Amino acid sequence: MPVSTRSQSERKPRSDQEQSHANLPLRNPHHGLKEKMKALTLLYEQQKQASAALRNSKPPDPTELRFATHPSVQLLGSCKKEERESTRPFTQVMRENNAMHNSTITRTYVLPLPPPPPPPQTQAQTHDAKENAVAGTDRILSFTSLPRKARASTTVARRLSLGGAKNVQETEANSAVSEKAPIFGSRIMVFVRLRPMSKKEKEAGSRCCVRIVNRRDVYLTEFANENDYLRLKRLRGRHFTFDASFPDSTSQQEVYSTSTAELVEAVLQGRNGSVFCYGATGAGKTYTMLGTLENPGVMVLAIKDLFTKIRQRSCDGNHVVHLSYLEVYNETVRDLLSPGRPLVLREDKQGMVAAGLTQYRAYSTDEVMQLLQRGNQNRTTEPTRANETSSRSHAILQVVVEYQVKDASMNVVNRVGKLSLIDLAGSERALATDQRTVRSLEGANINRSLLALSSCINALVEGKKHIPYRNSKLTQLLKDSLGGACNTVMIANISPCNLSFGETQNTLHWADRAKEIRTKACEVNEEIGEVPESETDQAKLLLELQKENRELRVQLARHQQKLLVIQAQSLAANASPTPPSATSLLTPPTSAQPNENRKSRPSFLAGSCFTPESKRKGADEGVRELRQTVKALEAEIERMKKDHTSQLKQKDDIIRDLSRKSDKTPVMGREGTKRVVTRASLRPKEPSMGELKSPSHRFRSPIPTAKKRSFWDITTANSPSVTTQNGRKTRSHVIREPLAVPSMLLQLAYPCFARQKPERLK
Ligand SMILES: Nc1ncnc2c1ncn2[C@@H]1O[C@H](COP(=O)(O)OP(=O)(O)OP(=O)(O)O)[C@@H](O)[C@H]1O
Repeated sequence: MPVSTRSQSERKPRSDQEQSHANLPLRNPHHGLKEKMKALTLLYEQQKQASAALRNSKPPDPTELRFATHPSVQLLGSCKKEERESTRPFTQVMRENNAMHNSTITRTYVLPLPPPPPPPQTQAQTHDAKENAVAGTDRILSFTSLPRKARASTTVARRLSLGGAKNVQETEANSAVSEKAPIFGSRIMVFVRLRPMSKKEKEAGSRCCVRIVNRRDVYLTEFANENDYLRLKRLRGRHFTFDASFPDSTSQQEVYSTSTAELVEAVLQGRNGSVFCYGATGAGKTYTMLGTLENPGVMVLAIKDLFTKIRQRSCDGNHVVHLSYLEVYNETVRDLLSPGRPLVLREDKQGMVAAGLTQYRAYSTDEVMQLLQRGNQNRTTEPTRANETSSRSHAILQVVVEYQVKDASMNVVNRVGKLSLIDLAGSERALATDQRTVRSLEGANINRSLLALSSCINALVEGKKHIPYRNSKLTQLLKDSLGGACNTVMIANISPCNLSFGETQNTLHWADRAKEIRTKACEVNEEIGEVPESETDQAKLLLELQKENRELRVQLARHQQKLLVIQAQSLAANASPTPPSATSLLTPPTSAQPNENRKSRPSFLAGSCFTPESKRKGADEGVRELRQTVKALEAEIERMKKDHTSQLKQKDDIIRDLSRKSDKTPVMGREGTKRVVTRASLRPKEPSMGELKSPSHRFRSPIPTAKKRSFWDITTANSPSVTTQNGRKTRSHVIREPLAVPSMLLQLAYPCFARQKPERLK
């Protein structure tokens, strides 16, 4: 029985008949299997082609986009270059591959299409279009990373990004949103700023991995070494959309006006606002916040703007601007304006506060600049491998503005707004900075606090009840900005360098997440200056009058002292033919030192005008001068007396009116009981009048129970403290004995008290 072996079956049939037999499927089981495989492969290929054709004819389905990283995803119409690349003959690709060095390879990415520009293209759009065109050159991707088979046979397009599909949808949704003005107050506004490539990076041959399109979309491209096969397979780029994105050429002013100007306006309306810069070390946070002398940053521009606007709006020209500046370094809070011991954080009604933090009152922008400069000198900055002026701490500048405006109905409105400007330290890798040094400890602390910040962002986005603010000092201080009633702006700073791809991606990821944080409705901190209640108004008036009285008394005492001196001088001049120097009366005698300068400036108080030759003459002149001065001063005092008398009268009337209004109860002025003393009651009785005309019999303390000081409390030094009916101790004009020694003011105002004047005044 012939035995069919494999070798036999594989042998070529000798005749046509034999051949036809050999082609029969069931003749040999091995042959059958092979043919089945062939048929299946053919079917598979056909189906693949058919499905590809079907997809080409259909608009992209969002569900498909979710699997966009799969190689079978169709090419996007935008990527003509990609198509050209893929249809290039295999030999050409091979040539390219052979020409490749070990260096970073150029790859083409298929990026989600930016939204089509409206028909009439603006200049900016034309510019963006150019940007896109340039971007295309960066997108050329050789297929060395892909299996050869796939390269030769199929057109492979890699849809970028993990969330590429989501982002495409978002782009469209956001484009509609960002056409409108940013909506401050409902969520955190997120902006991205790309810094220019540094000289060092250029010299190292770094490539730009970020592209900003339409001032909003950020495209991130990953470059990899061609030998890194594992990585090459996983290569992906990403696309993000923010409220605005600033390319490297954007000026500081532009960044300020787009991101922060509106927030400053809200602060002036009495709302709280926060701006913070976030990003990797060396990404440009401090540059954005502080800037340089030539290009001042957001902090400086915001403060300038604040001062300019307050001055324009403040109805009475008065405003109060308080400033504090602190840093969080290695999890300790320090005052940058007056450095000392670490500060303790405490939560009170106003939110989280650093106990003992210095609040400086600033009157002008220049002053704020000086304070800022001083604060920055105290801030911890150290050179690291990544950044020569790396900030090793998070810095928070807080400005509290208080001023008055008039609203539409001409009410005076008090407005208080708080602006927090925060420059965070940069997240960093230990290798990127320094290892095993103090810097690495700082870096660890910085990273820890930034990690805490990201946990808070996550919890806020997910709407969790517990937000872990207490995990770090930074998050405790940012509590109001992140989850409170505050308008918040985040500026994410990124580097264009491909070596910082990881950090940039990380920054963009968190910035993207922060976009979703909803903030609480921001209340306006304002108080309408109501017309005060008559009582409070009266009390205020009383206090003012009392203050004025005190000042007048001081003035008067000064004049009296002067008068005394002059009188003494004139007496001395009359008594002696050689009058002593007037200064000797005023100043203790000193060793005689002939001083040229003094001699050249004779004055009536400086006795240097008396010389031996002209003693007599000089003495006469001196006496004459002194008399004249005495006369002038006496006239002035007389005038002041009159003024004071009339003022006191007026005040008396006011006080009387006030007390009459506030006191409706009958007078308690029975004989033998406490007697109410008013200034009028101290006046000599006029014989014709018999009874006192003064309303002393009606007059009581304006508000007996209120803790107010009357005019008399001040003028009479011995005005006693009296316990009133409700038990509160007040100073009142109610005394048991008549005044023994009337005040100086009374003596001057009323000549009847002249007898009580000291002898020398007579
Ligand atoms: N937009 C920009 N234009 C010009 N130069 C910039 C810009 N952004 C940053 N730079 C420069 O880049 C360097 C690093 O910037 P900066 O110190 O602001 O980084 P940083 O993010 O604050 O870093 P760190 O977190 O380490 O403090 C600086 O020399 C700065 O002048």
